[in-house]
Amino acid sequence: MTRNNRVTTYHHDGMSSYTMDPRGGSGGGSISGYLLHRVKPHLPPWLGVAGAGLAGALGHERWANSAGAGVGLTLASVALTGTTWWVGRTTGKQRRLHSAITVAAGSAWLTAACLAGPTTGPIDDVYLMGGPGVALSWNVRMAMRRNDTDGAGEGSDKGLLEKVGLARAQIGTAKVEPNRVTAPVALEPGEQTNDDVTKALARIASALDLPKSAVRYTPDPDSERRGDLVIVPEDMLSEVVEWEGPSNLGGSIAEPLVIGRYDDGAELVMWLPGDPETGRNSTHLLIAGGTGSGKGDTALNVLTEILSRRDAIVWFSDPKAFQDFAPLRAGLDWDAEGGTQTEVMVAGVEAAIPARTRWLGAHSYRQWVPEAAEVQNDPEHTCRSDGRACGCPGMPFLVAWFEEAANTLRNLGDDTFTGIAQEARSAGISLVVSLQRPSYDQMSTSTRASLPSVIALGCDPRDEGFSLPETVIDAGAHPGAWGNRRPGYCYVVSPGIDEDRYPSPGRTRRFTIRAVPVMERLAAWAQHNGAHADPVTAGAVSGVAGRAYTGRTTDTDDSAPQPTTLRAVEEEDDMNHGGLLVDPEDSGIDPEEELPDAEEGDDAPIFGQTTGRKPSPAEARQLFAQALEEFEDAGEMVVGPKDFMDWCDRNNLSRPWVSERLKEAAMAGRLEATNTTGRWRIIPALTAA
Ligand SMILES: Nc1ncnc2c1ncn2[C@@H]1O[C@H](COP(=O)(O)OP(=O)(O)OP(=O)(O)O)[C@@H](O)[C@H]1O
Repeated sequence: MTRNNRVTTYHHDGMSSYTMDPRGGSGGGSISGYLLHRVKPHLPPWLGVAGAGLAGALGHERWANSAGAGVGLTLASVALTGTTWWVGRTTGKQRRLHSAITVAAGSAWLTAACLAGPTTGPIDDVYLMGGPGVALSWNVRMAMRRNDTDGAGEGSDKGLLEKVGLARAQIGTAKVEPNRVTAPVALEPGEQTNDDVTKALARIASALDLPKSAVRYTPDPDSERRGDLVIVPEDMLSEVVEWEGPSNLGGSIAEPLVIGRYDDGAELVMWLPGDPETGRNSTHLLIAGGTGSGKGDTALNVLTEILSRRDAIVWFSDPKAFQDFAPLRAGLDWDAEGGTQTEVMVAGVEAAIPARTRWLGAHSYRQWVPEAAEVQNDPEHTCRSDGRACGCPGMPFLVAWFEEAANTLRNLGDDTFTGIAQEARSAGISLVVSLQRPSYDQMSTSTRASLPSVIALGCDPRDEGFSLPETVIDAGAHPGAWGNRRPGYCYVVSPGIDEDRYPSPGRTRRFTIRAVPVMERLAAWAQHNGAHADPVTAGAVSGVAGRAYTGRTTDTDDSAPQPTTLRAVEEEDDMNHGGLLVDPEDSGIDPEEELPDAEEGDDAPIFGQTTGRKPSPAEARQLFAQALEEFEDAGEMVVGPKDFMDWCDRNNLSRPWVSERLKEAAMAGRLEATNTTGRWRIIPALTAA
């Protein structure tokens, strides 16, 4: 801190301050000057001891063997001790005694040294041992006095609370941990409330010369006048930590996901599935942050943790074409880019919910637990009426992730989304949603309310109320103070985390180019060793999404040794490639072969017949049915008149004509209305009524 060319230094010992003049002056401004300045107050006792030694030697030269001098010196020493005692009557009792004893000891030694000689008998030993002892006793006294008057005892707390307008509040014994002080606060009964402390947080931070986020208050839920004031003086998050790999490869999704660390160094963890012990169901997560707040890297922290678990599958939609997530794409059970593909994915989630809930119920699970993902060999969890183990394949936890979800959610409508979110929680499904901007113009109040968990990164101060619950903001959380200047800094509110932690900032880890190969290996690991969609989930989703849901199919050759570490995956990947992720229907197709050009492919059967004449009504209907098949084969499961624009031109048919046919097809059970007017979902031919 530089003010008027002087440097002010604050000490941690007693919070005292002094100035050093960089141009010289008493301290000299140099390191030796600084040290001298620190040591100076402790020198006088030592100078006194040295002086007494010198006086003893000189006195002996002069008064050795003089009887008169002996009497004189003894009297002088007694008188000096008496004077000291008298002069010290106004100071503290201990100080008075300490002074008198020092003078008595010093003058008695001096008398003896003068008369008998400083090196005679034990006189020199007494000097060498007693001198430093006496000097040190004064140094100790001085150090203690500094702490008494300057330290953070009751007195200075009072001063602090007075300064911030909480004069009559009391601070109890503080718990001091490295870089974290927790002090219980008791307010004046009937006069002050916890709110008063919350409002004073910024002033407390100012009084302590700390950032606002370093001071938090956790009100006692049982009392309006008690709580804990938490002060974290040093920002341990300023150091950037790079992601090096998942925390628990092959663990269960029910174990904590480690996504970074808190400001006191503790691990930043969260859980997506519910907890049978507390009865809570799975949670849905909002990742909220402004541009440049580190949302992308935070999402990677969460996604890499999920993909590294043995019993979870991920459906992932990203309108940004997997810009950030490409290295992990192979590990996803279903990946969709924006638009129609996302619409189909939403329909897939909707279809999976009742199927999964039914399955869990049939196997006597009140909610998803890791055992539900195993083969059902336990008679406690059987779907057979005779009570014998059913041996059904297990059902992995499902994470449905929607990047940049504002449009998707808006199209879906509040009621639909709220319904999905509500029901998904007991179906072993977590929804994860990220937004370009955390604000109510991106997401409605009721949709926001259906996402119980949030990772709140830096944002515009006006959007804090959208990201975080009011109680957490009141307790001192301020993501608005970070904006995009502190990428990765976040508050995490999620069931399972101790609520006292909610207002503590954490930081996720950073992903650099070095992380790419590790992510690729992780994706390959997930392909080989991760879970695959169970028949119930896969069946339900295929019923609505058809080919658009490819699913993560297993390499069924179980005899092949399966790699269990990321490194092993890297080595085996080349060998196993080609056997994985291939739809049984597609086996035999060379994946390296160029795909036929989509336009041409579509044109061949339908559009190739452009003759310039209008087709007959019967021909037109047949062409239309073929077109729907083409869309289905291409996995484009949601269609509307605008998708038929070119087709109309080529076949001399009009868009209103197509609109009519779409409605007819819906009546016939070939299509189903979506939440968006004019958009229809194709019901896969196999399941069409
Ligand atoms: N935990 C972190 N620690 C340090 N730097 C980080 C961290 N997370 C992200 N960053 C860096 O911050 C910058 C912005 O991050 P990122 O692109 O993820 O932000 P974003 O919120 O996704 O922005 P946008 O919405 O514009 O894509 C990047 O340079 C990134 O490397």
